[in-house]
Amino acid sequence: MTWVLDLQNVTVRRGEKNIVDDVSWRIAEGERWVVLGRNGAGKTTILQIAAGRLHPTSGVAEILGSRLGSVDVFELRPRIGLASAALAERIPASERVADVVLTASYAVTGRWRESYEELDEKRAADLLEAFDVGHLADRRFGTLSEGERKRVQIARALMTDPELLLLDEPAAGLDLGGREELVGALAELAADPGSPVLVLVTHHVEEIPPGFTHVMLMQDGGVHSGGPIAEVLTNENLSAAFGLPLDVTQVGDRWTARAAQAAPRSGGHSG
Ligand SMILES: Nc1ncnc2c1ncn2[C@@H]1O[C@H](COP(=O)(O)OP(=O)(O)OP(=O)(O)O)[C@@H](O)[C@H]1O
Repeated sequence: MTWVLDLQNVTVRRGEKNIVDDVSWRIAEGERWVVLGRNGAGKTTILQIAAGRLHPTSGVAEILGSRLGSVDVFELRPRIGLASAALAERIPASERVADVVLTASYAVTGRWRESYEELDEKRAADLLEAFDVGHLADRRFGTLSEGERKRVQIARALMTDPELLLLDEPAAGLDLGGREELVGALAELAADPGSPVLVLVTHHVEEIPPGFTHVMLMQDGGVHSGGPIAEVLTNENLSAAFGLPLDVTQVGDRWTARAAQAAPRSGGHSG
């Protein structure tokens, strides 16, 4: 079987510390993964490896059938969509929103640019529409709200028609309405069989969109547990990964978690 992502015993060492520690993780075609874990657990670092932007110190990383280290990453990267705060910071505030999306295709279309320009423009416009930001196409990126920016970034990440889409905390900084709209848009993406394999990094189970199938819980650079969401997202696993007693509940097709309530003391006052 060819895996979309196949990490075997991947470690990333920085100074004296393994910031990613012996991670093995396989993703198959059609799956939609959530990566959960507390601050500093190693989520962004593992996503950088999955994006072909960081090489592990040891271990083997195979992405879309190619082994990192023996593949031209400049051919691999356009097959992977990535949206992250670090990438967003590099987008000039003065860039026109339509161009933010459109320019993602330059790396792939290369010398065919002129003949494909119209098609590219149509695709960029369609993607902006799909994420309800089509009306902002002529605005400057720097003038958008945080929620609007997040949606433009996802449209950009989809521009190259990637086989793997990696979203690093797409709901960070959004208000409740913005988060719910984004969760809805990601649920639609998850439900579409034509969508790429999806990986979503988040801190909050409330941000898991319906239709996501698997979860990996990270703890101290390693994998605490991983697999189908309903199997892995238990009080025990989530409490261990976040380091405090948590109650996790499935409400319809969404999840919620909060600190576990102390059990009422048995007995009572007598007399
Ligand atoms: N270049 C580096 N040198 C040293 N330590 C690093 C480096 N990059 C990351 N780290 C550390 O590695 C750990 C994992 O970082 P990473 O950003 O992957 O975590 P994360 O789970 O995404 O965290 P957060 O939820 O806070 O975004 C953190 O403790 C971070 O400080």
